Amino acid sequence: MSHALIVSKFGGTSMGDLTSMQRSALISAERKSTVVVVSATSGTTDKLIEIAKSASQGRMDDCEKLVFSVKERHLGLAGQAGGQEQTVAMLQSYFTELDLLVQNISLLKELTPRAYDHILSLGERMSSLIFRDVLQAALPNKKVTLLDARTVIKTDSNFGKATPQIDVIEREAMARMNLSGDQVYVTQGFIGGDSEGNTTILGRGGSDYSAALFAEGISANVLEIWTDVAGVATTDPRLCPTARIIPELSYSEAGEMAQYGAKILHPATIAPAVRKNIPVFVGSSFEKDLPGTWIRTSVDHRPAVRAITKRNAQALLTITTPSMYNAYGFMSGLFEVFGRHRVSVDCVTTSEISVAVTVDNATLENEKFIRDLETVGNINIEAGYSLISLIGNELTLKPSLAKTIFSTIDAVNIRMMSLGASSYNFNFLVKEEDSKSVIQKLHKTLIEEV
Ligand SMILES: Nc1ncnc2c1ncn2[C@@H]1O[C@H](COP(=O)(O)OP(=O)(O)O)[C@@H](O)[C@H]1O
Ligand SMILES: N[C@@H](CC(=O)OP(=O)(O)O)C(=O)O
Repeated sequence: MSHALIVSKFGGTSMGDLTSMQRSALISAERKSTVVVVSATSGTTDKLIEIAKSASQGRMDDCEKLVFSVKERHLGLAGQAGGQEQTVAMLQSYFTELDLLVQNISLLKELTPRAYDHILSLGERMSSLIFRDVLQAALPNKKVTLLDARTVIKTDSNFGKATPQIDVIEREAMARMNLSGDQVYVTQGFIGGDSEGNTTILGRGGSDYSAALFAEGISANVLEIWTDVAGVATTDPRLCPTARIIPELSYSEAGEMAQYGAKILHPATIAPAVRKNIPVFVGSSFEKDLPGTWIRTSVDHRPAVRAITKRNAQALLTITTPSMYNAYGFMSGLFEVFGRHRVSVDCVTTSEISVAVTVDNATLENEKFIRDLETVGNINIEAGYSLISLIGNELTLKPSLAKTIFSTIDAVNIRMMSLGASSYNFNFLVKEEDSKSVIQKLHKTLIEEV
Protein backbone atom coordinates (compact mmCIF):
# COMPACT_ATOMS: atom_id res chain seq x y z
CA MET A 1 0.00 0.00 0.00
CA SER A 2 1.62 3.24 -1.12
CA HIS A 3 -0.55 5.81 0.64
CA ALA A 4 -0.58 6.47 4.40
CA LEU A 5 -3.64 5.17 6.23
CA ILE A 6 -5.02 7.97 8.37
CA VAL A 7 -7.88 7.72 10.84
CA SER A 8 -9.24 11.14 11.84
CA LYS A 9 -11.68 11.74 14.67
CA PHE A 10 -13.75 14.90 15.05
CA GLY A 11 -15.40 15.64 18.39
CA GLY A 12 -18.79 17.21 19.13
CA THR A 13 -17.69 20.84 18.78
CA SER A 14 -16.17 20.01 15.37
CA MET A 15 -19.65 18.76 14.37
CA GLY A 16 -21.46 21.65 16.11
CA ASP A 17 -22.84 23.45 13.04
CA LEU A 18 -22.48 23.43 9.26
CA THR A 19 -19.41 25.68 9.28
CA SER A 20 -17.65 23.42 11.79
CA MET A 21 -18.60 20.35 9.75
CA GLN A 22 -17.25 21.98 6.56
CA ARG A 23 -14.03 22.90 8.35
CA SER A 24 -13.70 19.29 9.52
CA ALA A 25 -14.44 18.00 6.02
CA LEU A 26 -11.72 20.23 4.59
CA ILE A 27 -9.21 18.84 7.10
CA SER A 28 -10.20 15.23 6.22
CA ALA A 29 -9.82 16.01 2.52
CA GLU A 30 -6.44 17.73 2.96
CA ARG A 31 -5.08 14.94 5.14
CA LYS A 32 -6.47 12.26 2.82
CA SER A 33 -8.07 10.44 5.75
CA THR A 34 -9.32 6.94 4.98
CA VAL A 35 -11.58 6.65 8.02
CA VAL A 36 -13.32 9.64 9.58
CA VAL A 37 -14.86 8.96 12.99
CA VAL A 38 -17.33 11.54 14.27
CA SER A 39 -19.05 12.33 17.56
CA ALA A 40 -22.60 13.53 18.04
CA THR A 41 -23.19 17.25 17.48
CA SER A 42 -22.15 19.16 20.63
CA GLY A 43 -24.62 18.78 23.49
CA THR A 44 -26.72 16.10 21.74
CA THR A 45 -25.57 13.15 23.88
CA ASP A 46 -26.48 15.17 27.01
CA LYS A 47 -29.93 15.87 25.52
CA LEU A 48 -30.48 12.20 24.65
CA ILE A 49 -29.61 11.25 28.24
CA GLU A 50 -32.12 13.80 29.48
CA ILE A 51 -34.75 12.50 27.03
CA ALA A 52 -34.26 8.93 28.30
CA LYS A 53 -34.43 10.02 31.95
CA SER A 54 -37.43 12.28 31.56
CA ALA A 55 -39.32 9.55 29.64
CA SER A 56 -38.64 7.02 32.40
CA GLN A 57 -39.79 9.50 35.06
CA GLY A 58 -42.97 10.42 33.18
CA ARG A 59 -41.86 14.03 32.61
CA MET A 60 -43.36 14.05 29.12
CA ASP A 61 -43.43 17.83 28.62
CA ASP A 62 -39.67 18.05 29.18
CA CYS A 63 -39.15 14.99 27.05
CA GLU A 64 -41.17 16.30 24.09
CA LYS A 65 -39.39 19.66 24.12
CA LEU A 66 -36.01 17.96 24.03
CA VAL A 67 -37.03 15.52 21.30
CA PHE A 68 -38.31 18.45 19.24
CA SER A 69 -35.06 20.39 19.63
CA VAL A 70 -32.92 17.36 18.66
CA LYS A 71 -35.05 16.76 15.55
CA GLU A 72 -35.09 20.43 14.53
CA ARG A 73 -31.33 20.81 14.88
CA HIS A 74 -30.55 17.77 12.76
CA LEU A 75 -33.20 18.46 10.12
CA GLY A 76 -31.85 22.01 9.87
CA LEU A 77 -28.28 20.74 9.48
CA ALA A 78 -29.28 18.15 6.88
CA GLY A 79 -31.09 20.87 4.92
CA GLN A 80 -28.07 23.20 5.06
CA ALA A 81 -25.84 20.33 3.95
CA GLY A 82 -27.82 19.95 0.73
CA GLY A 83 -31.01 18.27 1.92
CA GLN A 84 -30.40 15.03 0.02
CA GLU A 85 -33.58 12.99 -0.20
CA GLN A 86 -31.92 9.81 1.03
CA THR A 87 -30.35 11.58 4.01
CA VAL A 88 -33.61 13.20 5.08
CA ALA A 89 -35.46 9.87 4.74
CA MET A 90 -32.83 8.13 6.85
CA LEU A 91 -32.98 10.93 9.41
CA GLN A 92 -36.76 10.50 9.60
CA SER A 93 -36.28 6.80 10.26
CA TYR A 94 -33.94 7.67 13.17
CA PHE A 95 -36.62 10.04 14.52
CA THR A 96 -39.15 7.19 14.36
CA GLU A 97 -36.70 5.03 16.31
CA LEU A 98 -36.36 7.81 18.90
CA ASP A 99 -40.14 8.21 19.19
CA LEU A 100 -40.63 4.47 19.62
CA LEU A 101 -37.93 4.25 22.27
CA VAL A 102 -39.45 7.20 24.17
CA GLN A 103 -42.93 5.62 23.98
CA ASN A 104 -41.67 2.30 25.32
CA ILE A 105 -39.58 3.81 28.10
CA SER A 106 -42.42 6.08 29.24
CA LEU A 107 -45.00 3.30 29.03
CA LEU A 108 -42.94 0.93 31.19
CA LYS A 109 -41.49 3.76 33.33
CA GLU A 110 -38.29 1.83 33.10
CA LEU A 111 -35.02 2.70 31.41
CA THR A 112 -33.11 -0.52 30.75
CA PRO A 113 -29.36 -0.32 30.07
CA ARG A 114 -30.05 -1.74 26.59
CA ALA A 115 -32.56 1.00 25.76
CA TYR A 116 -30.22 3.63 27.21
CA ASP A 117 -27.37 2.63 24.87
CA HIS A 118 -29.71 2.47 21.90
CA ILE A 119 -31.12 5.94 22.51
CA LEU A 120 -27.63 7.43 23.00
CA SER A 121 -26.37 5.87 19.76
CA LEU A 122 -28.74 8.12 17.79
CA GLY A 123 -26.52 11.18 18.36
CA GLU A 124 -23.56 9.75 16.45
CA ARG A 125 -25.79 8.07 13.88
CA MET A 126 -27.45 11.39 13.02
CA SER A 127 -24.24 13.47 12.89
CA SER A 128 -22.36 10.91 10.75
CA LEU A 129 -25.25 10.71 8.30
CA ILE A 130 -25.15 14.47 7.74
CA PHE A 131 -21.36 14.70 7.82
CA ARG A 132 -21.12 12.11 5.04
CA ASP A 133 -22.89 14.56 2.70
CA VAL A 134 -20.63 17.42 3.82
CA LEU A 135 -17.50 15.35 3.20
CA GLN A 136 -18.79 14.09 -0.14
CA ALA A 137 -19.24 17.71 -1.23
CA ALA A 138 -15.61 18.40 -0.25
CA LEU A 139 -14.41 15.29 -2.13
CA PRO A 140 -16.38 15.22 -5.39
CA ASN A 141 -14.02 12.71 -7.02
CA LYS A 142 -14.07 10.13 -4.23
CA LYS A 143 -16.66 7.72 -2.96
CA VAL A 144 -17.57 8.66 0.61
CA THR A 145 -19.33 5.75 2.31
CA LEU A 146 -21.27 5.78 5.57
CA LEU A 147 -20.08 2.81 7.61
CA ASP A 148 -22.21 1.56 10.52
CA ALA A 149 -19.65 1.33 13.35
CA ARG A 150 -21.78 -1.36 15.00
CA THR A 151 -20.68 -3.81 12.30
CA VAL A 152 -16.99 -3.30 13.10
CA ILE A 153 -16.68 -2.18 16.73
CA LYS A 154 -17.80 -5.47 18.23
CA THR A 155 -18.16 -5.45 22.00
CA ASP A 156 -19.47 -7.51 24.88
CA SER A 157 -22.97 -6.74 26.20
CA ASN A 158 -21.91 -4.61 29.15
CA PHE A 159 -24.29 -1.78 28.27
CA GLY A 160 -23.17 1.71 29.28
CA LYS A 161 -19.49 0.86 29.02
CA ALA A 162 -19.00 -2.10 26.74
CA THR A 163 -15.63 -3.79 26.30
CA PRO A 164 -14.42 -4.02 22.71
CA GLN A 165 -13.35 -7.38 21.29
CA ILE A 166 -10.05 -6.47 19.69
CA ASP A 167 -9.58 -9.57 17.49
CA VAL A 168 -13.12 -9.44 16.11
CA ILE A 169 -12.77 -5.71 15.40
CA GLU A 170 -9.58 -6.27 13.45
CA ARG A 171 -11.19 -9.06 11.45
CA GLU A 172 -14.35 -7.05 10.68
CA ALA A 173 -12.40 -3.89 9.79
CA MET A 174 -10.23 -5.73 7.30
CA ALA A 175 -13.20 -7.62 5.83
CA ARG A 176 -15.56 -4.66 5.49
CA MET A 177 -13.27 -1.85 4.39
CA ASN A 178 -11.57 -1.17 1.08
CA LEU A 179 -8.26 0.41 2.04
CA SER A 180 -6.93 0.92 -1.49
CA GLY A 181 -7.46 4.68 -1.27
CA ASP A 182 -10.53 4.75 -3.55
CA GLN A 183 -12.96 4.95 -0.66
CA VAL A 184 -13.31 7.24 2.33
CA TYR A 185 -15.39 6.01 5.24
CA VAL A 186 -17.40 8.17 7.62
CA THR A 187 -18.39 6.30 10.74
CA GLN A 188 -19.65 6.84 14.27
CA GLY A 189 -17.55 7.14 17.38
CA PHE A 190 -18.82 6.01 20.79
CA ILE A 191 -21.02 3.13 19.57
CA GLY A 192 -20.57 -0.57 18.96
CA GLY A 193 -22.58 -3.73 18.61
CA ASP A 194 -22.67 -6.96 20.59
CA SER A 195 -22.89 -10.48 19.15
CA GLU A 196 -26.70 -10.48 19.51
CA GLY A 197 -27.14 -7.40 17.34
CA ASN A 198 -27.73 -4.98 20.23
CA THR A 199 -26.31 -1.48 20.12
CA THR A 200 -23.73 -0.73 22.83
CA ILE A 201 -21.77 2.36 23.86
CA LEU A 202 -18.16 2.63 25.01
CA GLY A 203 -18.83 5.16 27.79
CA ARG A 204 -18.87 8.97 27.81
CA GLY A 205 -16.23 10.54 25.63
CA GLY A 206 -15.77 7.18 23.91
CA SER A 207 -15.36 8.43 20.33
CA ASP A 208 -11.60 8.87 20.80
CA TYR A 209 -11.49 5.23 21.84
CA SER A 210 -13.52 4.20 18.78
CA ALA A 211 -11.09 6.05 16.51
CA ALA A 212 -8.15 4.32 18.19
CA LEU A 213 -9.87 0.94 17.71
CA PHE A 214 -10.44 1.66 14.02
CA ALA A 215 -6.80 2.74 13.70
CA GLU A 216 -5.67 -0.48 15.34
CA GLY A 217 -8.11 -2.54 13.23
CA ILE A 218 -6.70 -1.29 9.93
CA SER A 219 -3.11 -0.86 11.22
CA ALA A 220 -3.25 2.86 10.43
CA ASN A 221 -0.12 4.96 10.03
CA VAL A 222 -1.55 7.89 11.99
CA LEU A 223 -4.45 8.51 14.36
CA GLU A 224 -5.64 12.12 14.48
CA ILE A 225 -7.88 13.55 17.20
CA TRP A 226 -9.36 16.90 16.13
CA THR A 227 -10.99 18.90 18.90
CA ASP A 228 -11.60 22.47 20.11
CA VAL A 229 -8.17 23.13 21.67
CA ALA A 230 -4.84 23.32 19.85
CA GLY A 231 -3.43 20.11 21.36
CA VAL A 232 -2.82 18.53 24.74
CA ALA A 233 -1.96 21.30 27.20
CA THR A 234 -0.01 21.35 30.45
CA THR A 235 -3.36 21.55 32.22
CA ASP A 236 -6.96 22.19 31.19
CA PRO A 237 -6.87 25.66 29.54
CA ARG A 238 -10.37 26.28 30.90
CA LEU A 239 -8.98 26.04 34.44
CA CYS A 240 -5.71 27.81 33.90
CA PRO A 241 -5.34 30.36 31.09
CA THR A 242 -1.53 30.12 31.24
CA ALA A 243 -1.61 26.43 30.21
CA ARG A 244 0.67 25.69 27.24
CA ILE A 245 0.31 23.22 24.40
CA ILE A 246 2.78 20.33 24.71
CA PRO A 247 4.43 19.65 21.32
CA GLU A 248 5.38 16.02 22.06
CA LEU A 249 4.25 13.47 24.64
CA SER A 250 5.14 9.84 25.23
CA TYR A 251 2.36 7.23 25.19
CA SER A 252 2.94 6.70 28.92
CA GLU A 253 2.54 10.37 29.77
CA ALA A 254 -0.54 10.76 27.55
CA GLY A 255 -2.07 7.58 28.96
CA GLU A 256 -1.61 8.80 32.53
CA MET A 257 -3.05 12.23 31.65
CA ALA A 258 -6.12 10.68 30.06
CA GLN A 259 -6.59 8.24 32.95
CA TYR A 260 -6.38 11.00 35.52
CA GLY A 261 -8.84 13.45 34.01
CA ALA A 262 -7.46 15.25 30.92
CA LYS A 263 -10.81 15.23 29.14
CA ILE A 264 -9.19 15.88 25.78
CA LEU A 265 -8.50 12.12 25.45
CA HIS A 266 -10.68 9.21 26.54
CA PRO A 267 -8.65 7.09 29.01
CA ALA A 268 -8.64 4.01 26.77
CA THR A 269 -7.44 5.79 23.62
CA ILE A 270 -3.73 5.22 24.01
CA ALA A 271 -3.68 1.42 24.47
CA PRO A 272 -4.73 0.51 20.88
CA ALA A 273 -2.19 3.02 19.52
CA VAL A 274 0.55 1.47 21.67
CA ARG A 275 -0.35 -2.06 20.53
CA LYS A 276 0.26 -1.09 16.89
CA ASN A 277 2.80 1.69 17.55
CA ILE A 278 0.59 4.27 15.82
CA PRO A 279 1.56 7.93 16.37
CA VAL A 280 -1.35 10.05 17.65
CA PHE A 281 -1.81 13.69 16.63
CA VAL A 282 -4.08 16.00 18.66
CA GLY A 283 -5.04 19.34 17.15
CA SER A 284 -7.76 21.95 16.83
CA SER A 285 -10.21 21.70 13.92
CA PHE A 286 -10.74 25.44 14.41
CA GLU A 287 -7.04 26.26 13.90
CA LYS A 288 -5.86 23.38 11.75
CA ASP A 289 -2.45 24.84 10.89
CA LEU A 290 -1.19 25.08 14.47
CA PRO A 291 1.43 22.45 15.30
CA GLY A 292 -0.71 20.50 17.85
CA THR A 293 0.62 17.62 19.96
CA TRP A 294 2.27 14.42 18.78
CA ILE A 295 2.04 11.36 21.02
CA ARG A 296 4.54 8.60 20.32
CA THR A 297 6.68 5.89 21.93
CA SER A 298 9.54 8.07 23.03
CA VAL A 299 10.24 11.78 23.08
CA ASP A 300 13.43 13.81 23.48
CA HIS A 301 12.32 16.24 26.18
CA ARG A 302 11.19 14.51 29.38
CA PRO A 303 10.57 17.11 32.11
CA ALA A 304 9.96 16.01 35.70
CA VAL A 305 6.47 17.54 35.76
CA ARG A 306 4.86 17.58 32.35
CA ALA A 307 1.23 18.31 33.17
CA ILE A 308 -1.36 18.60 35.92
CA THR A 309 -4.78 16.97 35.66
CA LYS A 310 -7.89 16.86 37.77
CA ARG A 311 -10.78 14.46 38.18
CA ASN A 312 -13.80 15.97 39.82
CA ALA A 313 -16.64 14.25 41.65
CA GLN A 314 -14.46 11.84 43.59
CA ALA A 315 -15.47 10.02 46.75
CA LEU A 316 -13.16 8.51 49.31
CA LEU A 317 -14.23 5.10 50.62
CA THR A 318 -12.47 3.88 53.73
CA ILE A 319 -13.04 0.21 54.50
CA THR A 320 -12.00 -0.86 57.96
CA THR A 321 -11.81 -4.28 59.51
CA PRO A 322 -10.68 -4.93 63.07
CA SER A 323 -9.60 -8.38 61.94
CA MET A 324 -7.10 -7.12 59.39
CA TYR A 325 -4.19 -7.38 61.79
CA ASN A 326 -2.27 -10.48 60.74
CA ALA A 327 -5.23 -11.51 58.59
CA TYR A 328 -4.78 -12.78 55.08
CA GLY A 329 -7.19 -12.36 52.22
CA PHE A 330 -8.78 -9.03 53.24
CA MET A 331 -7.33 -7.21 50.26
CA SER A 332 -8.26 -9.92 47.77
CA GLY A 333 -11.80 -10.08 49.23
CA LEU A 334 -12.10 -6.33 48.96
CA PHE A 335 -10.82 -6.02 45.40
CA GLU A 336 -12.87 -9.02 44.31
CA VAL A 337 -15.96 -6.88 45.11
CA PHE A 338 -14.56 -4.01 43.00
CA GLY A 339 -13.80 -6.41 40.15
CA ARG A 340 -17.20 -8.09 40.25
CA HIS A 341 -18.96 -4.71 40.01
CA ARG A 342 -16.49 -3.41 37.40
CA VAL A 343 -15.61 -0.42 39.61
CA SER A 344 -12.17 0.94 38.88
CA VAL A 345 -9.95 2.28 41.63
CA ASP A 346 -7.66 5.21 40.92
CA CYS A 347 -5.86 5.79 44.16
CA VAL A 348 -5.33 3.42 47.12
CA THR A 349 -3.66 3.74 50.50
CA THR A 350 -3.59 1.20 53.28
CA SER A 351 -2.99 1.14 57.01
CA GLU A 352 -2.91 -1.86 59.30
CA ILE A 353 -6.68 -2.06 59.69
CA SER A 354 -8.07 -0.05 56.80
CA VAL A 355 -7.89 0.58 53.11
CA ALA A 356 -8.86 3.92 51.55
CA VAL A 357 -9.74 4.13 47.86
CA THR A 358 -11.05 6.85 45.60
CA VAL A 359 -13.96 6.18 43.26
CA ASP A 360 -16.19 8.34 41.07
CA ASN A 361 -19.13 9.80 43.06
CA ALA A 362 -21.50 8.05 40.64
CA THR A 363 -20.30 4.70 42.02
CA LEU A 364 -22.09 5.50 45.29
CA GLU A 365 -25.42 5.11 43.45
CA ASN A 366 -24.64 1.41 42.97
CA GLU A 367 -26.38 0.15 46.12
CA LYS A 368 -25.50 -3.49 45.50
CA PHE A 369 -21.80 -2.63 45.31
CA ILE A 370 -21.95 -0.74 48.61
CA ARG A 371 -23.87 -3.60 50.28
CA ASP A 372 -21.30 -6.12 49.03
CA LEU A 373 -18.47 -3.95 50.34
CA GLU A 374 -20.16 -3.89 53.74
CA THR A 375 -19.72 -7.65 53.93
CA VAL A 376 -15.95 -7.11 53.86
CA GLY A 377 -15.68 -4.34 56.46
CA ASN A 378 -17.16 -1.12 57.83
CA ILE A 379 -17.34 1.65 55.27
CA ASN A 380 -16.92 5.36 55.69
CA ILE A 381 -17.87 7.52 52.70
CA GLU A 382 -16.70 11.09 52.08
CA ALA A 383 -17.77 12.81 48.85
CA GLY A 384 -16.95 16.11 47.14
CA TYR A 385 -13.28 15.65 46.36
CA SER A 386 -11.07 16.25 43.32
CA LEU A 387 -8.15 14.02 42.49
CA ILE A 388 -5.21 16.16 41.38
CA SER A 389 -2.42 14.38 39.49
CA LEU A 390 1.03 15.56 38.57
CA ILE A 391 2.08 13.71 35.44
CA GLY A 392 5.73 13.55 34.51
CA ASN A 393 8.86 11.45 34.39
CA GLU A 394 10.74 9.65 37.15
CA LEU A 395 8.69 11.44 39.78
CA THR A 396 9.72 8.85 42.36
CA LEU A 397 13.32 10.08 42.05
CA LYS A 398 12.62 13.76 42.79
CA PRO A 399 13.42 14.28 46.48
CA SER A 400 12.25 17.89 46.57
CA LEU A 401 8.92 17.36 44.82
CA ALA A 402 6.78 16.70 47.89
CA LYS A 403 8.30 19.69 49.71
CA THR A 404 7.57 21.97 46.73
CA ILE A 405 3.98 20.75 46.48
CA PHE A 406 3.27 21.14 50.18
CA SER A 407 4.84 24.59 50.44
CA THR A 408 3.04 25.83 47.31
CA ILE A 409 -0.40 24.87 48.59
CA ASP A 410 0.27 24.97 52.31
CA ALA A 411 -3.15 26.36 53.24
CA VAL A 412 -4.99 23.45 51.61
CA ASN A 413 -5.79 20.20 53.33
CA ILE A 414 -4.52 17.18 51.40
CA ARG A 415 -6.87 14.35 52.36
CA MET A 416 -4.92 11.48 50.78
CA MET A 417 -1.97 11.02 48.44
CA SER A 418 -0.32 8.32 46.38
CA LEU A 419 3.20 8.16 44.98
CA GLY A 420 5.33 5.22 44.05
CA ALA A 421 3.27 2.78 42.03
CA SER A 422 4.13 4.60 38.81
CA SER A 423 7.05 6.89 38.17
CA TYR A 424 4.75 8.89 35.89
CA ASN A 425 2.32 10.26 38.44
CA PHE A 426 1.83 11.65 41.92
CA ASN A 427 -1.76 12.12 42.92
CA PHE A 428 -3.59 13.56 45.88
CA LEU A 429 -7.09 14.39 46.97
CA VAL A 430 -8.33 17.89 47.86
CA LYS A 431 -11.78 19.34 48.40
CA GLU A 432 -13.42 20.18 45.08
CA GLU A 433 -13.71 23.86 45.97
CA ASP A 434 -9.92 24.10 46.45
CA SER A 435 -9.01 22.29 43.25
CA LYS A 436 -8.90 25.18 40.76
CA SER A 437 -6.58 27.34 42.86
CA VAL A 438 -4.42 24.29 43.68
CA ILE A 439 -3.95 23.64 39.95
CA GLN A 440 -3.19 27.27 39.18
CA LYS A 441 -0.61 27.54 41.98
CA LEU A 442 1.10 24.25 41.14
CA HIS A 443 1.10 25.07 37.44
CA LYS A 444 2.91 28.32 38.18
CA THR A 445 5.52 26.76 40.46
CA LEU A 446 6.11 23.40 38.78
CA ILE A 447 5.62 24.25 35.11
CA GLU A 448 5.73 28.00 34.36
CA GLU A 449 8.66 28.86 36.60
CA VAL A 450 10.83 25.84 35.77
N1 LIG B 1 -4.65 18.88 29.43
C1 LIG B 1 -5.59 19.32 28.60
N2 LIG B 1 -5.26 19.83 27.39
C2 LIG B 1 -6.20 20.25 26.54
N3 LIG B 1 -7.53 20.23 26.80
C3 LIG B 1 -7.92 19.73 27.98
C4 LIG B 1 -6.97 19.24 28.93
N4 LIG B 1 -7.66 18.81 30.02
C5 LIG B 1 -8.96 18.98 29.76
N5 LIG B 1 -9.14 19.54 28.54
C6 LIG B 1 -10.44 19.91 27.97
O1 LIG B 1 -10.77 18.98 26.96
C7 LIG B 1 -11.66 19.63 26.07
C8 LIG B 1 -11.71 18.85 24.77
O2 LIG B 1 -12.30 17.59 25.03
P1 LIG B 1 -13.81 17.32 24.59
O3 LIG B 1 -14.70 18.39 25.17
O4 LIG B 1 -14.14 15.91 24.89
O5 LIG B 1 -13.68 17.58 23.03
P2 LIG B 1 -14.37 16.89 21.81
O6 LIG B 1 -15.82 17.21 21.88
O7 LIG B 1 -13.68 17.49 20.63
O8 LIG B 1 -14.09 15.41 21.94
C9 LIG B 1 -11.05 21.02 25.92
O9 LIG B 1 -12.00 21.98 25.57
C10 LIG B 1 -10.45 21.28 27.31
O10 LIG B 1 -11.21 22.13 28.10
N1 LIG C 1 -20.96 11.89 22.08
C1 LIG C 1 -20.34 11.07 23.10
C2 LIG C 1 -19.00 10.54 22.67
C3 LIG C 1 -17.85 11.49 22.56
O1 LIG C 1 -16.71 11.08 22.63
O2 LIG C 1 -18.13 12.78 22.36
P1 LIG C 1 -16.97 13.96 22.22
O3 LIG C 1 -15.96 13.51 21.17
O4 LIG C 1 -17.75 15.19 21.79
O5 LIG C 1 -16.31 14.12 23.57
C4 LIG C 1 -20.29 11.81 24.42
O6 LIG C 1 -20.69 12.97 24.48
O7 LIG C 1 -19.90 11.24 25.41
